[in-house]
Amino acid sequence: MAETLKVAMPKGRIYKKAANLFRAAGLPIPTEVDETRKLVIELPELNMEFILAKPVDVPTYVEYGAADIGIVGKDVLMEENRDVYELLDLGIAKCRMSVIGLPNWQPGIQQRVATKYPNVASQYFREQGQQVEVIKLNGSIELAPLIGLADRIVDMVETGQTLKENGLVEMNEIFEITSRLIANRVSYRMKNAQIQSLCDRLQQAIAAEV
Ligand SMILES: Nc1ncnc2c1ncn2[C@@H]1O[C@H](COP(=O)(O)OP(=O)(O)OP(=O)(O)O)[C@@H](O)[C@H]1O
Ligand SMILES: O=P(O)(O)OC[C@H]1O[C@H](OP(=O)(O)OP(=O)(O)O)[C@H](O)[C@@H]1O
Repeated sequence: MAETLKVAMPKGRIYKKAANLFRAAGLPIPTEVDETRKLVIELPELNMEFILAKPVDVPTYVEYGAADIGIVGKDVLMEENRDVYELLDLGIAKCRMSVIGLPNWQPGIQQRVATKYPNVASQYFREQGQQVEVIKLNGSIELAPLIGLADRIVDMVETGQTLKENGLVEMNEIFEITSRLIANRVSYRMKNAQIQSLCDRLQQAIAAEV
């Protein structure tokens, strides 16, 4: 009997899409799991254990081996830069990371950029040769240019509704975001057959959906 596979699942936006992808891959996650407040869910019939984590913490659990594998947005992977394997693009929870500003934005002498992703933003502006001060915020990022905290922001855009309702414009796309399957480096070797078989099943489910 193979060992239990510990899977760090992100709570929130990605969870339902990820759980449905597992179901499409022939792994029947009980629907009760979608609603539960429990944080560790044993799934003995699948030989798995789900750890329901805050999305930004998923790469940390996986890097330290508290989870063997995990599901996380490319945005978080780029920001956290953890030592994990990225195994598969799941194609779910699609959006993009962009530079956003007011329509009349002009480059000033002192430029400030607000974001939840300070590492991503700093690297981007460094590569562009632009000197900016990066200010870390934790949410409602679109507020910053509206009330004069920053000139521009780096944030996620999906439908564009938030930008539209706040009179902001997307100036440059930095990269596309989808959710990824990641693995702990040691687990990938020790539980290779299990992880590989899961990857194959997920890949088939992704291909069937396109
Ligand atoms: N419109 C979107 N806005 C933000 N994230 C999105 C969007 N669409 C898909 N995503 C993906 O979902 C992830 C965010 O999920 P969620 O909003 O549940 O987490 P969170 O930002 O940590 O939430 P919170 O801090 O509010 O609990 C992102 O990392 C990204 O990969
Ligand atoms: O293009 P849209 O479809 O409007 O989606 C993008 C918005 O969604 C996210 O915010 P979220 O709802 O996670 O709230 P937060 O800003 O408090 O993190 C993101 O930070 C944008 O504000």
